[in-house]
Amino acid sequence: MGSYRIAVLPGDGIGKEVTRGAVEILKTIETRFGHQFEFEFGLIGGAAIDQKGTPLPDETLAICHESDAILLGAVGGPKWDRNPAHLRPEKGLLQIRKEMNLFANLRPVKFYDSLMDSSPLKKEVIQGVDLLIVRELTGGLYFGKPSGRMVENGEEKAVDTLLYKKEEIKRIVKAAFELARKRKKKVTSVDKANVLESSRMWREIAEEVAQEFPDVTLEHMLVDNAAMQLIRSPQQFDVIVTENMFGDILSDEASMLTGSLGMLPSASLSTSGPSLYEPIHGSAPDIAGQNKANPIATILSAAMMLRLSFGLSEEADAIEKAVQQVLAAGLRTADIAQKGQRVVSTDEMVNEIKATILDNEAIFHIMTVYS
Ligand SMILES: NC(=O)C1=CN([C@@H]2O[C@H](COP(=O)(O)OP(=O)(O)OC[C@H]3O[C@@H](n4cnc5c(N)ncnc54)[C@H](O)[C@@H]3O)[C@@H](O)[C@H]2O)C=CC1
Ligand SMILES: CC(C)CC(=O)C(=O)O
Ligand SMILES: [Mg+2]
Repeated sequence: MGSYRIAVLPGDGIGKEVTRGAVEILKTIETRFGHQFEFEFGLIGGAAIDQKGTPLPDETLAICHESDAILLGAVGGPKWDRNPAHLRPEKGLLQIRKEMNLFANLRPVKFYDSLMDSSPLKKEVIQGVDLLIVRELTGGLYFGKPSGRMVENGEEKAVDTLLYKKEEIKRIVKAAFELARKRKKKVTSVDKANVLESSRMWREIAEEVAQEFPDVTLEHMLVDNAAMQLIRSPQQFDVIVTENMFGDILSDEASMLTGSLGMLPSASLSTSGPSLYEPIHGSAPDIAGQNKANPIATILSAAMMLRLSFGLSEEADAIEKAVQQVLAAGLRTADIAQKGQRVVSTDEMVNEIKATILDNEAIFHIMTVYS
């Protein structure tokens, strides 16, 4: 029986709805397995700007530093779209990633048999897809300096910088190789080495790191080709490792292999403190506040937290199995529903996953009594 402190940062839009659902599921796990989860809530993003005048208040950062793991919803929305750069909700997210050294973002993409018809792709293309995108999260184009607007010789200009230090590339590529070693032993390093100097350095370092992992195959792929290959033959991939923005874009694309953006969880890992878990999607202003969002990406992120931060594999399995069971039973939020299928709300999906976890417990007890 363990005791764990979990910082919860709901953020904006559907972030609030899906984190509420994931906390419900964690409470169910707490009850079923006899652990103690202490939830501490913090503001981030637009909600923090409105209440505290900054997208990442010091109190939030303090809660996170004192926690064993962090669960985050999503940030952003049209209300803040015209704010200056330092008062954008997304700035808070980038800041927390940097401040907490969350450099390794793991985005698993798993095919669910029962969602075969929810993907726009053909069955033979998506069947059995099981890949992992390892996205560098604290460097690259989202963090490089200079970044900003200027007027030079009467001309308006804007600049962003794609900058990586050798050590930043080395540690993320190494993480990808370590992960591939436990999977199908293949790393695809995705870059734009035909054009970008940062990509040419990335490639050299990937080759260097590969020397330490003779049991893992390394291949390089240009990002434009990778975007196409993900749709053409996704089964070829095991672990994809890539720069911050490439990983951001490719993972949204890859989510459609599972049927919806609302299905993909993620873990942002640090080697020096608590890790952060969040769905890969954003705050979805178009459906926010309507109890329509798919909570599964966030619930699966909570499962990743249990496994990776707390070492609670059985508990993580219980969540993942329950998700699989409710999908197999035909439960669908709007994003994964087919024509004619009954659509459930966010809360109904959460309640059903919860009931399935507890139901499985009843079955588990019966099995232990009679075995
Ligand atoms: N990690 C984060 O906090 C992220 C924040 N954002 C922010 O979110 C805001 C909206 O950005 P968008 O480009 O619209 O991306 P988005 O990911 O919020 O939504 C894209 C589309 O997917 C749908 N969708 C997303 N999550 C869903 C879910 N769980 N269930 C059902 N449908 C879902 C939305 O309804 C929308 O049609 C922006 O302010 C953006 O900066 C975007 C991506 C990530
Ligand atoms: C602020 C953005 C970089 C968030 C995003 O799109 C993501 O992390 O996937
Ligand atoms: Mg994204």
